[in-house]
Amino acid sequence: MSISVSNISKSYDAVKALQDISFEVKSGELFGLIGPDGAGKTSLFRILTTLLLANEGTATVAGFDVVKDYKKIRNSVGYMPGKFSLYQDLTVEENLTFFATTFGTTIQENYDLIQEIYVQIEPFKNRRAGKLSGGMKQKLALCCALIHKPKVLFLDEPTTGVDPVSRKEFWEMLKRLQQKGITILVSTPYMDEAALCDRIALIQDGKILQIDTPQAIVKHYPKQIYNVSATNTYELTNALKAYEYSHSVYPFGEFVHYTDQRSDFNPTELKAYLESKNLSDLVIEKTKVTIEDTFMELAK
Ligand SMILES: Nc1ncnc2c1ncn2[C@@H]1O[C@H](COP(=O)(O)OP(=O)(O)OP(=O)(O)O)[C@@H](O)[C@H]1O
Repeated sequence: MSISVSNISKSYDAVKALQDISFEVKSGELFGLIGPDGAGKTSLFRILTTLLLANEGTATVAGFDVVKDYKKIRNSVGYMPGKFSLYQDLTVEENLTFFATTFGTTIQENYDLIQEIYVQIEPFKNRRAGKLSGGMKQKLALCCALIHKPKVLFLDEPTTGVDPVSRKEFWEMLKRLQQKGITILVSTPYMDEAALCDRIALIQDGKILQIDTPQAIVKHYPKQIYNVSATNTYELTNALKAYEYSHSVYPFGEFVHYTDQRSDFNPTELKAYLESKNLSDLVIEKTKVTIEDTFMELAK
């Protein structure tokens, strides 16, 4: 096991940031922590990278205990914090050299691991980190987290605030790092990124709602979901919520996602009800379950 978390809890005064969290990440796995802001992801990352002490529970990373063996963990893991972690006044090259020196290595020694990412920012190697674009900063931060060849890589919301093209590129890079044998724990609030992980833990209010492969999580969703639309989405949502058989109603892109309490649900009946509420241009059609739907159901 590369990461093992047993019954970890963490509170900040009255705020219970993590409540009895347990899970394991296998060696070489790409594991995602999926949850909204404030779910407790950063607290968990800080505990696993030995920067924060838990109130209860134990955890090991790369076989080392996060409390007793904290120095060994610091040498064996790479951590890319959510907030920009680089020295804004140092150049790209100076930042990377700084991180390499801190770990007693050089850029040359481990260049093979970062090469693919570094070549993209090398043309700007003399630019100060504070003057880089969001995507460039993210690539530099990843290089800095990798420069000492970590066994386990912790990435806290690496794609937050990054454009969709750069996000896609970033996930492709992660897949290639995984192929080099690095275990990766990554957090994201973007549900579409969950599908790119081997396994995910859905987390909310400091609690794990479910852990499984993205495919299994979607497969076990208990209901048929319908895309519903009408001219007036606000009134449509209110009408659906007021419908006596509604199980769940929430906005989903251009549609409202609807599930019914009954197993013998008939969309024609719902259409008649919505028409009686003066809603027009109605569309009611079956749709596929996504991770976000599962999250909404579990978080209900
Ligand atoms: N130092 C702190 N003092 C008090 N409360 C804190 C502290 N750090 C985090 N919290 C609270 O603990 C909860 C979990 O925060 P945490 O940062 O771990 O979650 P997160 O999922 O990473 O969210 P975000 O993306 O917003 O950072 C939140 O309610 C947060 O306000």
